[in-house]
Amino acid sequence: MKLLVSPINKEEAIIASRGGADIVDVKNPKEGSLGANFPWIIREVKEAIEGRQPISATIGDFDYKPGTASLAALGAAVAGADYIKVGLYDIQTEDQAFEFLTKVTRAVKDYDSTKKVVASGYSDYKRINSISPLLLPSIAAEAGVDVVMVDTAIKDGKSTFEFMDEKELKKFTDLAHEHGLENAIAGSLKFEDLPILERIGPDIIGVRGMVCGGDRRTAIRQELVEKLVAEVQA
Ligand SMILES: O=C[C@H](O)COP(=O)(O)O
Repeated sequence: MKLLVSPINKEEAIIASRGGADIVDVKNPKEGSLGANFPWIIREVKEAIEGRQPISATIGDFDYKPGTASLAALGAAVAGADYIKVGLYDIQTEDQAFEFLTKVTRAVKDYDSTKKVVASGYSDYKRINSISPLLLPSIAAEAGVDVVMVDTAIKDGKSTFEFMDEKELKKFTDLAHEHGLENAIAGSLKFEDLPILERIGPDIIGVRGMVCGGDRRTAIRQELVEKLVAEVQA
C-alpha cells in the first residue's frame, strides 16, 4: 500500500516528504474535506519536494458543476500537481458523475496526459445525499479517470469504517481493480485500522489526522509518518 499524506502548506509537506510519504497531497481543510489550496501553495510544495515524491492536489468537494471543476482541475495541473483529486460531493446520479468526470479528465489530460485524475466519493455519502462510492469504479473507468477513492465528507472524527464495513470496502477495491483503476481509502484512519486495511488491499491509503497525533487541526509530525511507513512496510 502506498501512503498519501495530506499537508496544508510547504512546511508540513517537507515533514511528510522526509517522513517517507509516497504521495504528498496538498489540501486546504478550511474549505472542506477535499478543499482546494492556492496555486502558489501547490507550486511552493512542488519546488520544496524537488521531485522526491509526486504531488497531489485536491480541487474541492463539488456539486454538479463540470465547467468549474474542469477549470480548477486544469489550475491544479498547471500549478504542478501530478495527481488531481476531485470530490463528487453533491452529485447524485450516475449520469451526472459520468459527465462531470469526463470533463475534468479531459481538462487535465488535454494539458498533460501523464497527469492522473483521482475521483473521490465519500464513505458517509448517505449523510450528504451523494452517490455511493460503489458506483464510481465503472463510471470513472469509462470517463478515463486513473484512481478512485473514498474519504469522509464530514470531518467530525467519524471514520470511514463507521460508514462502510470491510466487505463493502473490499468490494470497492475489487471493482476498481476489475476496471483497471487504482484505488485509495481514507477518512479518519487510525493505526489500529492497518490490519483490516492490509486485508482489504487498497493501492493507496490517505491520511492526515493519524499523522497529526489524532487531531487533524494540528500539524503533521514526522515521527508519526515514519511510524506509519514502518508499519505499512512490515
Ligand atoms: O486524503 C486524505 C485525507 O486528508 C484524510 O484526512 P483524515 O485522515 O484526517 O481523515
